[in-house]
Parts: sequence; C-alpha cells; structure tokens
Amino acid sequence: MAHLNGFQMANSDKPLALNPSYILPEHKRPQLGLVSHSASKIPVIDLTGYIDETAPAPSDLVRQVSHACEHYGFFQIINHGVPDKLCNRMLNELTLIFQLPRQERARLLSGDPTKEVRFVNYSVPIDYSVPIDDDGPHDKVNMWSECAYHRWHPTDDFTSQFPECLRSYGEVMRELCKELGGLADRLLSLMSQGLGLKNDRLKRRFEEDPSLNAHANYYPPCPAPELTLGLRPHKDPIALNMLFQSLGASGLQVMKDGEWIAIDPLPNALVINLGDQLQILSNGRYKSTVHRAVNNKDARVSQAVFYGLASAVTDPIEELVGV
Ligand SMILES: O=C(O)CCC(=O)C(=O)O
Ligand SMILES: [Fe+2]
Repeated sequence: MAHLNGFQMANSDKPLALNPSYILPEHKRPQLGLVSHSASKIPVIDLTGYIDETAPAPSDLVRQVSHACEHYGFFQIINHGVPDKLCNRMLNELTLIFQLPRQERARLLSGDPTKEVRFVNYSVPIDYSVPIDDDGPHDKVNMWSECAYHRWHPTDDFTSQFPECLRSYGEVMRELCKELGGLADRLLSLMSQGLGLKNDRLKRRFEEDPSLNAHANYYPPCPAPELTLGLRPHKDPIALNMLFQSLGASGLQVMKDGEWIAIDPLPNALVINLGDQLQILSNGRYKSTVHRAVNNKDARVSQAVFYGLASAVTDPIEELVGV
C-alpha cells in the first residue's frame, strides 16, 4: 500500500507525527520481536462447497469450526463465497476515504454513538464508556489509528445516510453486505451445529434483537511501530466479526497461551472472530479472545463487520444450560 506521508488525523491541522501522546509506557509496548508469525498457529478453514446453511454441513467442517471457536476464538476462512473482486474493491474504497481532505472527515467526527455514520480517533472524547476488556491504565495514550463507524445490513439501504464523500465507498459496501448476510448465516449455522443445536438456532436468536455495525479502520504509516499501538488489546463485545485486512502489512495479533500470534493477511481470506456475546450464548464453550492491532511503516486498513445482539445483557442459549 502506498505510503501516505503527511496523513492528518481528522481533527488536526498538522501532519501526524510521533508526539508523546502516541508513545506507550515501556511495559505496554508491543514487543514486536516476541510475536509469533507462524502461519500454522491459527486455523485456516476451507469452506469450498458449503453453500446451503439449511442443510447439514460435512461433519469434518463442523468439527474444524467448532475446534477453532473453542480453542482460539479466531480463524481464517478461504473459498468463503464472497467474491474476491468485491472484497478488494471495498478495501480500495476504504483506503480512499482516509485520503479525503481531513476537513471532510472532520465534519463527520463524533464521539456520539447514536450517530449512524461517524469518524472517530483517540483524541476525540467518547461520551459513553466502551465495554472493553482493557489491561490497564494506558487510556491517556492515543492509539495510532482512525476509524469510520457505520451500520450495515444485507438488504436495507444503510447508505442512504451517507454523505456525498462516502458515496463510492457506500456503494461497494452495500453490494458486499448482501454477500456478508449470507456468509454470516453460513457461519452461524456451522457454529450452531458445532454446539449440537439446530442449524438455524443462533441465526434465529440474532434476528430477535440484531445489531449490525462496521468499523473501517485506518492505521497510518508509523515511524515507530515498536512504541505505539493501532488498537489496544481488547475483546470484541459483540458476537461475530467478519474481518477484512489489506495485504502487505501485518497488524492483527491474537493472544494465545500467553503469546501474541500475528494473523498475517492471506490472499482472499477473511478473518472470523468471536466476541463476548457468542461466548455467553454458547455457555462458555466458544471463546472471545484478546487481540490488538500493531502499526507498520506502511499504512494498513481493515474492515470489521460485526453482527450480534443489540442488548448489552444476554443469556446462554437455553438448550446449552445444564448439559
Ligand atoms: O485491524 C484489525 O485487524 C483489528 C480490528 C479490530 O480488532 C476491531 O475493529 O475491533
Ligand atoms: Fe476487535
């Protein structure tokens, strides 16, 4: 990805620079030399031929998904049925929205979570408390990233609220999200089957009270990846994340058995991870896992498409209680 020298955060009239507000205290730094880049450490699951979520899936596929959900909370999928061209077009359009003049992004900058479309970065005060599993008081340090939040939906035109400057990004997202609705159904069916439930059990539960949000993340080129973080260690509070990442820069890292493992981008793969809601719905069988994003000398983008329940409080699926 091209170097964007001179990137400006939406609310700053100066090019982004490594000032003390981005530098982590020593014990919070990412220690990149200790991170494992072994591709085999996080499962890669091939979904070839799995098209109809209403039919029973091959038992080996169900086993692979269930094993990944129980032991990692993260896996990558290939041959997932979402056209690769569309995924790449979306990542290109996403990159372009962070090349918009910063004044255009500034108009959409807001810490108000009720706004349907908004940009955020860590120097904008948030007027609500985000339920994240944080590992300590480094709140004063800004993360080296900016994000565009918006709703998504497989069939509604969620882009009708988008301003003109997001039109082209919105068009490709709308097309992509039609596909992601189907992918989410297939994944939830595999997970339901892995839990010994009816294929449509999780899907039906989500449909009672759905929440659909997308986070388009931009990590600007960083002169000192060792001293900064793009996203602090956290678990996703919602149920399911379908995550796209740009090729060429590795940034996503997952905590497993006390070690950070990089999920280096794989061509045409999507990263799937579970959040706290699926851990609860599965009565603790499936795992929500701590992860973070680190920076690179080059820019990196990712698109996190979250699906889950709107309510902050949820119970395990009834059939899984007391078994
Ligand atoms: O950029 C990434 O790969 C991670 C994004 C993420 O964890 C999030 O948006 O919650
Ligand atoms: Fe996350």
